[in-house]
Amino acid sequence: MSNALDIINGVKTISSGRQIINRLNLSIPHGEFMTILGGNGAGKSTLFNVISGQLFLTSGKVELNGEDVTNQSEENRAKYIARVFQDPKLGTAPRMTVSENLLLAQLRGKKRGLKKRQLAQQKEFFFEQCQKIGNGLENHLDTPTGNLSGGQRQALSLLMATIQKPDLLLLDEHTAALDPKTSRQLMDLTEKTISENNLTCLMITHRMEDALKYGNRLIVLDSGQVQKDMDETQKNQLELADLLMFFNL
Ligand SMILES: Nc1ncnc2c1ncn2[C@@H]1O[C@H](COP(=O)(O)OP(=O)(O)OP(=O)(O)O)[C@@H](O)[C@H]1O
Repeated sequence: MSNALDIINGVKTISSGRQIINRLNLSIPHGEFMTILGGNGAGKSTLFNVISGQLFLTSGKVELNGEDVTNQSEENRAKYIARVFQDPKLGTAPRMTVSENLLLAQLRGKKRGLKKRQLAQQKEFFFEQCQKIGNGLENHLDTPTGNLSGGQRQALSLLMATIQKPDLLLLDEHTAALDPKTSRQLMDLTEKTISENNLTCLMITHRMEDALKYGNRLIVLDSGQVQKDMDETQKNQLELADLLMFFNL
């Protein structure tokens, strides 16, 4: 069986000649939940941009489910990939209501417009999905998302990203803008969503505790390369102090 993702000899060179992705090789089997650490400018977001098609490699290959998508557009790859960003404003359309955003997410990749009738049909399902989150989102189905708290918006973004069960879920520091308690709640929800749906997930984080606690693989990126790659056993033996040492903190 093919992997969910393969990057083979990936290189991204910018106009100055610097390689921001530098002969990077990475294979992600289906069902893996990998956390990604790395200092500022290590290439973490660039890696996600290369996977999602927002940036094209200068050389090398990107394969999703064994299919070569190196030259495929971001729109094409959106069939397979869902991404949640750090900024709560990026994941949702602010003037649209929670239900309308959820319906849009449900229709992603399908050529159908938003219809009032569909919205009415799906309301109960959306209510149940939001209720599972446990932050009161179900009482805001008709609220424009711009009026939600950051935590509610990020939980909604996660729900929108996973409502169609993507082949690959990319979490780009999705808890970074939240207070510690809300961040913990969103991480619990994230873990539950991933395990219940057996999703394949890559999660960038600056919180070392989260990189250790969640997932079954951990990589450290530096200068556009994978510097450390630890499987579940190696990861479980790691202590926070070991990680701090990698970063000379
Ligand atoms: N489109 C681009 N054009 C030119 N340089 C870029 C581009 N995208 C990223 N870079 C550069 O590539 C390097 C890696 O950036 P990237 O945003 O991937 O780092 P990061 O690991 O996500 O950092 P942070 O933790 O600060 O978000 C940086 O030096 C950045 O300035």
